[in-house]
Amino acid sequence: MEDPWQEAYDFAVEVARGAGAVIRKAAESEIKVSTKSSTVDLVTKTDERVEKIIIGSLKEQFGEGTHCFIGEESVANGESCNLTDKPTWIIDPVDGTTNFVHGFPFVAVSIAFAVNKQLEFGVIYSCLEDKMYRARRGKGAFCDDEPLAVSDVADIHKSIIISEHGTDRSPEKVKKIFSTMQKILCIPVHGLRGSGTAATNMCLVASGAVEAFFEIGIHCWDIAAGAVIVKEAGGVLLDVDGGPFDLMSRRMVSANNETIARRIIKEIEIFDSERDDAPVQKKKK
Ligand SMILES: O=P(O)(O)OC[C@@]1(O)O[C@H](CO)C(O)[C@@H]1O
Ligand SMILES: [Mg+2]
Repeated sequence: MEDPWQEAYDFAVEVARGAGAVIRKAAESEIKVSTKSSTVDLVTKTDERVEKIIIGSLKEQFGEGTHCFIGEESVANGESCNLTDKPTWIIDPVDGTTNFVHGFPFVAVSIAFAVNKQLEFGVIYSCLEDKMYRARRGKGAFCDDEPLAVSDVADIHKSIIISEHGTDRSPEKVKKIFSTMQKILCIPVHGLRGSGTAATNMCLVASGAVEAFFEIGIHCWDIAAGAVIVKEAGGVLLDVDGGPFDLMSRRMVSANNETIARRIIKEIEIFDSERDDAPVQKKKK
């Protein structure tokens, strides 16, 4: 078949749009908040409900047996987080749960699809802004119907860089995060930013609004869709140590070009972050 995944791609766009409408509606009512890995790692009934809706729709469309699913809330509830060669959907139903809880206006539905461990497409619906970002491997990236292209800035001094603080507030990690940010700020760069959602941050790289987004501690569901969108918009993805990007490693630099990415990498203070696909019995809570 010439284009085996086009139907799945189109369907993912519609599922993401529907999920975003559910999130927008839920944002109008009172939101009950629980916590997961730490007291600042928030989750709501909407996260769980939206993930069920997304996975339910995909299973109905493509069958349960043939496709696999890695979803943020399913993994939080004990399901496996192993990427195999099978067609696999990687889903963050609400990327930016803290934003959602506080009414900070960046909340995204992130849906990616991988086959043979290769990302085939990514869809990110920034649902409060009503912007649909999407990309298919080899076929370009778009926001709504506009093609996306990364910024052409090659001089780090003329850049805006995004990073986030994460939900692990152990003092030694926070110290490294802030030390890295201080060093990057003092290069100097034009500015440091953060939208509170990795998915949206990657769309900002893809659309040329910022030059780079990097983080240690993200999960595969935060960045899988964004990885396709950044690449298809002409950007690069690297590990924080300068090696190849590894979706399950929980660390990444995404940038408009390799010069900017490698300049940032020089300043990053790396800290340990357990892989998403680490054996479950060894996982620390
Ligand atoms: O839990 P959520 O809302 O899906 O994740 C929100 C998030 O901002 O936290 C991560 C760690 O900082 C991210 O970068 C990620 O996108
Ligand atoms: Mg997330």
